[in-house]
Amino acid sequence: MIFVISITLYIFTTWRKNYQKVPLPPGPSLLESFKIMWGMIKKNDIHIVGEKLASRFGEILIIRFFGLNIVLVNSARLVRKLLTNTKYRDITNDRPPSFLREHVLYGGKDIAFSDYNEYQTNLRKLLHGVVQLYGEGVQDFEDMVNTEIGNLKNKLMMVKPGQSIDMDGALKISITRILHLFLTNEGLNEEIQAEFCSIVENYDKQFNNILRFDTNLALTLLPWLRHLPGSYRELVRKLMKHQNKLTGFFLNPSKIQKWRQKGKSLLGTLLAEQEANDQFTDESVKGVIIDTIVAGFLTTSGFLGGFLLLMLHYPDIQRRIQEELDEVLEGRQPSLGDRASLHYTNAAILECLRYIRHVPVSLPHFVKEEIEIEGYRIPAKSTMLPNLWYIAKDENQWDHPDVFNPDRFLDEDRKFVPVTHQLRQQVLPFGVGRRVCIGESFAKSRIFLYVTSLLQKFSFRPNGDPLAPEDSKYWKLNAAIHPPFLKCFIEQRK
Ligand code: HEM
Repeated sequence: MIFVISITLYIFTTWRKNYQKVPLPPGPSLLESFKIMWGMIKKNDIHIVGEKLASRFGEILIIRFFGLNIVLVNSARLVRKLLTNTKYRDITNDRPPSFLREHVLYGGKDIAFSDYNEYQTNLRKLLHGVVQLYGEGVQDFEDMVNTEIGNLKNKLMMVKPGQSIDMDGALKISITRILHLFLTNEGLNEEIQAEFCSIVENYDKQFNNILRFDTNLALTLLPWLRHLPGSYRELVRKLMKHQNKLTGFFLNPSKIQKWRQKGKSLLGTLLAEQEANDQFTDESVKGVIIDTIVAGFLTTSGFLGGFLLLMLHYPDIQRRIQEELDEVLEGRQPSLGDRASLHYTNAAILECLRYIRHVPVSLPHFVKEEIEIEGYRIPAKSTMLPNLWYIAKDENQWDHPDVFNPDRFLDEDRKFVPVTHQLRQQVLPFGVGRRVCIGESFAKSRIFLYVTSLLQKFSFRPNGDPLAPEDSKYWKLNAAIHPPFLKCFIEQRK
């Protein structure tokens, strides 16, 4: 009885509040929203649900669930407008309150989960300097990445013909090593590598558990669950244990001294700045380590794994990339300077980002005040999700969106279309505006060096077992989407 009265009161007050105002965006009824939320809690599949709803309701829609408003924005045009237009951007670039931010990331001392404020912009600016330096082909860094790729190639050369290799595992180790380099400007020796890789892998696993839709929602709404005996307490305990191991790996007193003296790396820059600026606390440094590992590990390993899986599914595309590499590079090692000449390779990389949609609904944005946009009202305190999953395959924008076709990004002269081209404006894999991915240029340069170096030297072939499906809707949704397995044969090219 109390339940029925509460529901009736809730519906009545919501209706009263909305009466005579500009309408809310379209969306499922309250009852259907309840069913949808329940489904997402069980299946952790917000991207799949979001796709169905976007086809039904159009460019913008709202799901309402007991005072929680989730607004899905389903076109690149509207995402850009809401996140970058001066009328909206001061209101739409915070993050919604979450358990993760309050209780795991030190109250938002990192970059990704902090609100957009002076602290966040200062931290972003500081890191941006370092990341740009890495991303834009500074020779030292490029040399270091190439050394790591060289290590990977040496390992792959040991694989015997007819022997199957787990490329996913090999890529993960290689990327973990690069992240260490990125944070410290120092390579990992073989002894410590195993320890560091297992710390990263364990942390990543726990972080993904807590990011699940059901867990995140339950702990955000009822944070005291972490104190009650049961699965939530166990989950949080494990996460914090592995988090302390991860941050402790970098931040013991002797290492802090070393990174500080080395200056140039991400940690070195942060630690040096910390001495001059008391805005940056120990939690800021820990937050940045966590962001870098979480954001840099799964996204890039997911991309490279996905790319190689597509090469297994599409041998002709693999061959065309290799022909271009042979023609342009004439056997020498690829460098970032070759990006401008490798048109088909660039097109294939961008098409992979579009096709797989690695971060399906971006990171959530918080609409802190009520706004009106194109005849609709987005209520204050809504969670806004840029629906990158739907946008990348929207049938109204793409010809045959379900076909993996790098040629769509080439002009009639077989040149990679410029970034201002209407089609490239439709792909937003790194987000847009003030919260755009800070690792974008770093990720792109690393991806380029991996793809070109590996395909120049090796061909990747199915090993006779069924391949993982190429359609990423069948892959597991973690912090980023990742192919389920990637075992294959490799052949050295002459
Ligand atoms: C293929 C690789 C990657 C993809 C597809 C990707 C995608 C994204 C997306 C969609 C966002 C959310 C943007 C928004 O909130 O609107 C984001 C944020 C972020 N990414 Fe990436 N990312 C990648 C690699 C990286 C790497 C390598 C790093 C770090 C080294 C990184 C660090 C971050 C950080 C710190 C944020 C939060 C920025 C903020 O909230 O201000 N990402 N990324």
